[in-house]
Amino acid sequence: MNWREIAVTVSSVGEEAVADLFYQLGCPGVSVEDPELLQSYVESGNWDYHDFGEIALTGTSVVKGYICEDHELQPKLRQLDEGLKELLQRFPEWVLQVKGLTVQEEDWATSWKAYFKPVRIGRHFLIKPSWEEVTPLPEDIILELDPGMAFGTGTHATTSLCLETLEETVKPDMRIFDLGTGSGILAIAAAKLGAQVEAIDLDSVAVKVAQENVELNQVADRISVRQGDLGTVLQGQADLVVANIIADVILMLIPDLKRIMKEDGEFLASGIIGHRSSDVEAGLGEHGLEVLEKKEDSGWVLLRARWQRASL
Ligand SMILES: C[S@@+](CC[C@H](N)C(=O)[O-])C[C@H]1O[C@@H](n2cnc3c(N)ncnc32)[C@H](O)[C@@H]1O
Repeated sequence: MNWREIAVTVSSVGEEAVADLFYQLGCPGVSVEDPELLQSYVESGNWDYHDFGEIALTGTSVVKGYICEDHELQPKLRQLDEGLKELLQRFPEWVLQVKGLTVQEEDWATSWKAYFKPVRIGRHFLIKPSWEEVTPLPEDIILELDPGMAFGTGTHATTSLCLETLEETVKPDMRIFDLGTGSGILAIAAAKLGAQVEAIDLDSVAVKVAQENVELNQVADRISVRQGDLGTVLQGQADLVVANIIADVILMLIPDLKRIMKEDGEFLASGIIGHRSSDVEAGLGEHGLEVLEKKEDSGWVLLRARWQRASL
């Protein structure tokens, strides 16, 4: 399969906004080649990154996203183009340059690896790319990942908000549904906290990658991974449903929660871009859910909700 690699060179202050445009298009594995970020890794002294050599601090970053060259390519390119134009109108001072290139799957699946580094999230999670060596602390919970073509390295705010919240809410033997599992990162985190997880993704590539990561982390006895559309393939009810997908898809999922979430269950909805949070909050309210907690990071929102007591 061929992919279109779109490389956007942008003033470093704009790298997140551009990465978010790719994210909204559903691009897996968005990479940000940010010289300052790499420099900070080196300076932190935690990891041995001398192979990056001298790093130039140029004030610009290259954000790369990958779009499958299928019938959706042209509409997605138009959407990206509109998003970039809108950003330039708001921030005319930004440097912005776009290059497109067709790449083979095998080439890009490895090209971004140089920028996926070990990272700590929450109190205990240590994300370890499968090709990196780490020296863990005794209290670390290691999540070993090769995200390949699937979304979910932990570094995107929508994922790290989920990881932090899972750490606070998961109890041993809880039943959890992870909808839109991507690389399987959230399912693996929940399993390592003692839960039993059913992980679902619409995309067959994500299902394959998630299954490989489940085996890499030796949690196959705690996680089943299946292909499916949101909750449609699930039987029974979960103590916790987590979905890190965009606002519109979360709105489609909410009516199905009555069937798949226990009366005392909780719903973690992430992947919500800030200005759509009120839509999702309204959707939750209309279906008898109340928001217990709202967390924000880098313009993204996570909502934690449960059934309103009166609606039970
Ligand atoms: C943003 S990624 C989240 C990956 C991972 N859970 C994380 O937190 O990093 C969203 C995932 O949802 C999947 N997805 C999108 N729509 C879906 C649907 N209707 N049903 C199931 N999965 C869906 C995508 O294929 C993608 O893997």
